[in-house]
Amino acid sequence: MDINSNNSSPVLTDPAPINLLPYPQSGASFSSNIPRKKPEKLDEVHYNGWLDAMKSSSPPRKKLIKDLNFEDAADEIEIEIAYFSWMLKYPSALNSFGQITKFAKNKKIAIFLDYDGTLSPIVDDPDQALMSDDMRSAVRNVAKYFPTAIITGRNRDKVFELVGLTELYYAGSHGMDIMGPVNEAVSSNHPDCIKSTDQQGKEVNLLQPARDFIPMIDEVFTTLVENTKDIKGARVENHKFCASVHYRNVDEKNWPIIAQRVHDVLKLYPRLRLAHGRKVLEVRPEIDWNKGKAVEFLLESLGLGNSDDVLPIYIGDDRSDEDAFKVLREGNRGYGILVSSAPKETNAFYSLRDPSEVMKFLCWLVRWKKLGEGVSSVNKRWSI
Ligand SMILES: O=P(O)(O)OC[C@H]1O[C@H](O[C@H]2O[C@H](CO)[C@@H](O)[C@H](O)[C@H]2O)[C@H](O)[C@@H](O)[C@@H]1O
Repeated sequence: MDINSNNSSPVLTDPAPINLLPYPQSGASFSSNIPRKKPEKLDEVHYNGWLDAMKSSSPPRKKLIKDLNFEDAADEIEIEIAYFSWMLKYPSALNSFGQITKFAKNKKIAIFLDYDGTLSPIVDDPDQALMSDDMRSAVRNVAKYFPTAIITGRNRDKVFELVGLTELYYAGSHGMDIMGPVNEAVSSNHPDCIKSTDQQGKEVNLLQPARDFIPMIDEVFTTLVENTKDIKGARVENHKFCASVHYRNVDEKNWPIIAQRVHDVLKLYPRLRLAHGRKVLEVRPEIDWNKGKAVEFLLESLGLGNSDDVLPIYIGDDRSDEDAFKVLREGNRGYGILVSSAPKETNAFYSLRDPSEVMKFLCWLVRWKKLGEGVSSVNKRWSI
């Protein structure tokens, strides 16, 4: 069965980010008097498709499979059949390891990793999304052999705290806050790029294309906290260049309310837009920047831009990672690997089921490099 073959495909896709630009361009900016409580007009969020998007975001695996018309997919066998059909299109990066390394032979590999759902499992409390020590050591090892960067939706300092490895590069706020290697040519090309120092006092390049939005995001964050404080389970995070409103722990009957509250705030800020993440509404600046552009910027900074002998590999699980997958696929430049235990439409080339498979893949890359690239033949058996 080709589950992606036509428009009536039952494959559940994450909804496209909803652009709020059509709203009036006038309205509040930095210090508006945002009404604290407004009567809820729930129709508006229904109309905009927000609720559908919220419902289809990060559903339990069983529900995803049921939506694939496996009505009685009560047992694991049927769930696995659906997953395996999908893997015909997005093969496992572990099963395809021989092919990947064959292509990588004599190329410089650069590794890009998302954090939540890729290096750490998805959990209810964002503060408890911890990386295991084994994963940390796998990432540390990979960074010994290949330039490695974390590109996350989280605040950059926060993700550095969670990962704790000084040998990596970090990009927070969906790539809007990048700390990369010093590269004079790159900084002179990017007006938003400045010289700075990292936590260890080392010189770095800092790119913050949404710098002007910091006060606005701060203001919106405060308003969102205030406006959602009566919704049990709601949680708002400030990532400096964007803000996240979590509803994973909110009773589904209150989702229209949380959606409406975010919608009402956004209406007052035409320079901000909404994106959907995994049970999270992300409020971001309306600028032409995303994780894909962050990958391009980092490659350039590393001296690996526009080169045939470079193979970037990006591993991620979220809708925002699709921008990076797309950049790699469209330019035929490298491999996107989607982390998902259920079928999803994606721009990635390969798939991995969960963070434990991500760890295995990273360990295999290190082993392959250590053994010498001569073992990259597809005939070599990489055992799972
Ligand atoms: O780009 P990422 O590194 O994947 O970050 C995206 C968001 O990740 C976090 O939220 C997600 O993970 C949480 C912990 O497992 C989970 O509770 C939540 O439902 C997920 O959406 C983070 O808290 C967000 O701020 C990031 O934007």
